[in-house]
Amino acid sequence: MSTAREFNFDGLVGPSHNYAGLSFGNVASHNNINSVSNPKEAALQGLAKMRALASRGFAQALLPPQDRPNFRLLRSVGFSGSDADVIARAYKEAPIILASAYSASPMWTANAATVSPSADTADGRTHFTVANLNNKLHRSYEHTQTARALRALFGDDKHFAVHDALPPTPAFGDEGAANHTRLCASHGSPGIEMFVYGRVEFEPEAPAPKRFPARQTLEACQAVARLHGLDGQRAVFIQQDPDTIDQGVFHNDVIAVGNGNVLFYHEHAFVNEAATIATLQQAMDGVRAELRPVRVAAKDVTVADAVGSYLFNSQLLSRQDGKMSLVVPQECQENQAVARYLQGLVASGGPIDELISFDLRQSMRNGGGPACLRLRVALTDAEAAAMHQGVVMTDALYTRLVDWVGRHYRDHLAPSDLADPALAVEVQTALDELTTILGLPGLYDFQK
Ligand SMILES: N=C(N)NCCC[C@H](NC(=O)CCC(=O)O)C(=O)O
Repeated sequence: MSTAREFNFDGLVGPSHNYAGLSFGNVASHNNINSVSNPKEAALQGLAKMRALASRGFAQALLPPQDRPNFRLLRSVGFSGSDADVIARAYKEAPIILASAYSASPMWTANAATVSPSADTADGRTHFTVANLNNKLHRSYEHTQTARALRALFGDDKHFAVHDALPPTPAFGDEGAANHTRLCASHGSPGIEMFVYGRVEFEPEAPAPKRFPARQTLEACQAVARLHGLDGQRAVFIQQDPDTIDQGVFHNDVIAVGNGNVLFYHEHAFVNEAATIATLQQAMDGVRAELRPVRVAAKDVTVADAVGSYLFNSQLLSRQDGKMSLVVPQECQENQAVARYLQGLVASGGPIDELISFDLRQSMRNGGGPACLRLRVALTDAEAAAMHQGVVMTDALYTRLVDWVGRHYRDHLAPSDLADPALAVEVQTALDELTTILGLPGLYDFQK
């Protein structure tokens, strides 16, 4: 067994962060449709979280934003001419498609990929499968650039394997780490990997949501486990409760979070709670670890309160002293039932004894809490040394990025602002400079 640390790669919020109501089934996205966003504040809120966690000793890094608008998307559906022509025509004829091409959704890096650390894989490398996100137009175009960014960061194929996204078809709907949880005795020891799906493509009789889409299929989960070379005994496939999907739980990380041997979850998270916990415990026996379920009952916190506060979209982080901190959005303190529950939780003598709360309102209004904003990658010291170092959060990087945001980001973005061709130029200028700051030359197509 080797020692390893969990790095959290937060998505740096891009300069075109906006509210376009693009995610049917995501309550916050729907409720904030067409409201005015503040990309500058969004980026600074995300950076503040990264810096605060880094300064507490947690390993913290970032993934860069993607180029916007996505001209590849716009041109592929028939908008042609100069960049300005493309934007003008798209705004006039299909403003939703323009908003999709402008979405800053890659900030939610929990949806970038599924990651299996080297302790779990057959070839002893860290495996990434980029998520195809094919349930939503605006997200389905992320994977090409995500793969490119991950390969720029994890290019050393002695240690890392980055797999392209699964075939972009409903049978393989894949949303990445948002539906994947690793449970283990410690980050460096072999763990079990829990894949949570919403429906089964080839078994139409299996339970499925009726109102909102299930974005992840069992078939996609199995494909990722195969690509990563996971031991069959240690890959567990669990079905999410379709009724909770219909209440706005569009990813498992909106209703459960795990870390180490702790699974913090709502009683209505899974189709069959008792069988799920028993299956996980049995799999954990195989890695000689004991599961510590922390169950939240509906009588204490309803599914609606969980969705409204994003209680489970928290980061559960192991501290050096062996205890765990729960990183929650400030909405949890503002919801009476959730705040009361959390007070009891940290006082209970259980594994979670500290709360860290952040103002992430800009992201939250699009349905993205602390856990959506980060991709977890457990790395040994040798692996951590082999990855690109320019994205590791330090005080110096934080200071440079705050200055960069201050110079390039708008503090007001209304839906009609997407028609302004100057915005596209601003975004490219900002990202061009960012590649110098992060030491990632040529990261974007427009730099060719
Ligand atoms: N739970 C996790 N891991 N991620 C949250 C992703 C939020 C994202 N919202 C959006 O894409 C809204 C964009 C808009 O409406 O403008 C989504 O629904 O895919």
